Amino acid sequence: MLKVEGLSYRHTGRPWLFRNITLNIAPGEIIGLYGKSGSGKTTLAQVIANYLKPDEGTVRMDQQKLNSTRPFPVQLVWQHPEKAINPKWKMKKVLSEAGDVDPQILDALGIASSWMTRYPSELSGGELQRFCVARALGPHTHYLIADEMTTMLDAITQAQIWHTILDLAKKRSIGVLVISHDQQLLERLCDCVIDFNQLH
Ligand SMILES: Nc1ncnc2c1ncn2[C@@H]1O[C@H](COP(=O)(O)OP(=O)(O)OP(=O)(O)O)[C@@H](O)[C@H]1O
Repeated sequence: MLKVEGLSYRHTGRPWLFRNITLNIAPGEIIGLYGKSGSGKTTLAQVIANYLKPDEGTVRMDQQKLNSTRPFPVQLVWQHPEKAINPKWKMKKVLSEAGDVDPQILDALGIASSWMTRYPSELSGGELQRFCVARALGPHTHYLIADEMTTMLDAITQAQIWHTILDLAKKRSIGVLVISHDQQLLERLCDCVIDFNQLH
């Protein structure tokens, strides 16, 4: 179980962005999260995935406080893959950050072997996002946070990526937090859907 307890965050010199957030995600559970623009959903995702340090509160997995070991068991994929990938690395090296990604995942995501020797600038946004998803689904991942992950993609690529994630979530009991403004997408994918305002 991933347990977020009493989480609070403020940018330096700014008022509290959110305070005392509590959220539990069980293994294999798919939770949807929506809320108004600027309310702090992305910041919450970054805190849970250990990109930002909370001002108050804890994130625990199976009672253990998470430290910053890599690969981190909670992986975050966001909207803009080009900002999440080192432009100087070929895709094979980008992917190797996750350890040994199961070739079946690469297949399911439609990642062509010929893409491995290309630089990020030689791939489309949708192709890059597939790599970000694959990298986030390495063998050490127990929880995935998808923050507007497929918003920029065409319907077919969206469906392929979500199909792969839901299938894997079931097989490996990966808990998923889906952050989106698309209520229909959330209703379709998730076991339950929560308003960000209800968390605190
Ligand atoms: N480095 C920063 N310093 C100060 N304020 C920031 C910083 N980064 C983000 N913010 C502000 O924090 C607030 C929350 O941003 P965040 O991206 O978490 O919201 P969000 O709920 O994900 O929004 P959206 O739905 O539009 O993506 C916004 O008002 C944003 O302007």
